[in-house]
Amino acid sequence: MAGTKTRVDLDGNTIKPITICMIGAGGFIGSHLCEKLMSETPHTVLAVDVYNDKIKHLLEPDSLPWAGRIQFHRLNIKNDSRLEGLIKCSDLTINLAAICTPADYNTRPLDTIYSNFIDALPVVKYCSENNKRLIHFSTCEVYGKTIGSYLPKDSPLRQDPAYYILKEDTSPCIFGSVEKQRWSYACAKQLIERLIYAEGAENGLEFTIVRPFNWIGPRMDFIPGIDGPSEGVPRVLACFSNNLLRREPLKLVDGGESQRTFIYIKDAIEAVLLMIENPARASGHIFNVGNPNNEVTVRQLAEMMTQVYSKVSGEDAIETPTVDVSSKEFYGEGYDDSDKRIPDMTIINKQLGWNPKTSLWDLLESTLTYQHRTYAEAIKQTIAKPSAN
Ligand SMILES: NC(=O)c1ccc[n+]([C@@H]2O[C@H](COP(=O)([O-])OP(=O)(O)OC[C@H]3O[C@@H](n4cnc5c(N)ncnc54)[C@H](O)[C@@H]3O)[C@@H](O)[C@H]2O)c1
Ligand SMILES: O=C(O)[C@H]1O[C@H](OP(=O)(O)OP(=O)(O)OC[C@H]2O[C@@H](n3ccc(=O)[nH]c3=O)[C@H](O)[C@@H]2O)[C@H](O)[C@@H](O)[C@@H]1O
Repeated sequence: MAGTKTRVDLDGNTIKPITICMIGAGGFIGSHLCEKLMSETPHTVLAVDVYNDKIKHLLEPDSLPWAGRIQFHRLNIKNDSRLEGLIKCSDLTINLAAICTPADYNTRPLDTIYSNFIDALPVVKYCSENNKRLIHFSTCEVYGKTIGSYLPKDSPLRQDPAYYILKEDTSPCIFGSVEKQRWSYACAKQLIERLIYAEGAENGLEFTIVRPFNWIGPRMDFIPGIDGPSEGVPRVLACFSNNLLRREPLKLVDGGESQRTFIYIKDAIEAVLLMIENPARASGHIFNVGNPNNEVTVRQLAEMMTQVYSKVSGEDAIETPTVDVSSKEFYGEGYDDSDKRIPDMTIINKQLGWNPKTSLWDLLESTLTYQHRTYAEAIKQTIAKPSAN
């Protein structure tokens, strides 16, 4: 059983059970991390969030094998004095709380900056003052655009990895102008990274910074009109899932030419667990966590999701599976985009010996099977409703 098995770290030392204050535990990544910690480790989690729908299955009933090792604390870190106490009584704090959907960056830039910078400040301060370890979730968006994107379209240098591979310790952070409010998120995340790094350098804060590269899987975001607002715009996996479930064309923003590398959430969580349980190898580092082998354009992602969804749902694809839409129409004024995101894996390989495993096809197959099972019936009912009236 998870709670009794002796676990050893990468250097062969016995891992002692610890208490983790996980802020943002009720979100997509938090829910998978809580699941992993409950089922495979003896650690205790103080799960902090304003919502707990995605971890309800871990909290109830009391007969669950990990009962007593996870406690939910409903609190908003913006304004709750209980936060410091929770950090003080934990060995490690993991901060996942953020506004992190691109549709918000240019339409709610103040909320985005406050959430990703100002609200994270007390967390860093409490960890530093109380000598507590911190794992902070940043983003691959801190790299912004690639150097190659500024070269002429036909430049052969665009094929040279030196112009596009993103390395933690050498790549620059290239954002658009201030009018392009898309970068409010990346800029706030960059500043909190710099603050954490400086707390490490000047005050000895023991930290690890994680830069996720498009982690996707079940429970990501919401399906508009089902478990989120009808007018809400989630990240691309949920947008395309929603379109497929409703048998609507998938919307390709500005032609779907941007490139991304997608990683299966379960592979990425393995990397986070290694960071948690190997502090000597993880502390003081910034880690890219992504899958460089799963690169596609957004158009290719749409095509693959359409094929996979046909397979898992047993329904033929619609006649016109995609439609082009301008970024201004889709996201509004001030949107801009990262052109290409391939993580360099040298540091995480060296420190933690970690590599992702799951191909894009396989991760989409398991994720879209989940989406179909979870939402298809509810969508059918909402579509049927207006005609019944
Ligand atoms: N999913 C990805 O691929 C990805 C990529 C890059 C960076 N990240 C970063 O990882 C972190 C988690 O991402 P996610 O995909 O799980 O997002 P998510 O939105 O699913 O989870 C964030 C959680 O934080 C909570 N939260 C936000 N503000 C809060 C507050 N003031 N008080 C208490 N709780 C609050 C939310 O309720 C939510 O449950 C974020 O910091 C995000 O920027 C994620
Ligand atoms: O996941 C990450 O690593 C980071 O990147 C995401 O940013 P982005 O990849 O741009 O967000 P998505 O909403 O997933 O969009 C991916 C691409 O698909 C496009 N898109 C999105 C939705 C849609 O319906 N159609 C469409 O073409 C977007 O324009 C963008 O080019 C978010 O900023 C964060 O969650 C996170 O920090």
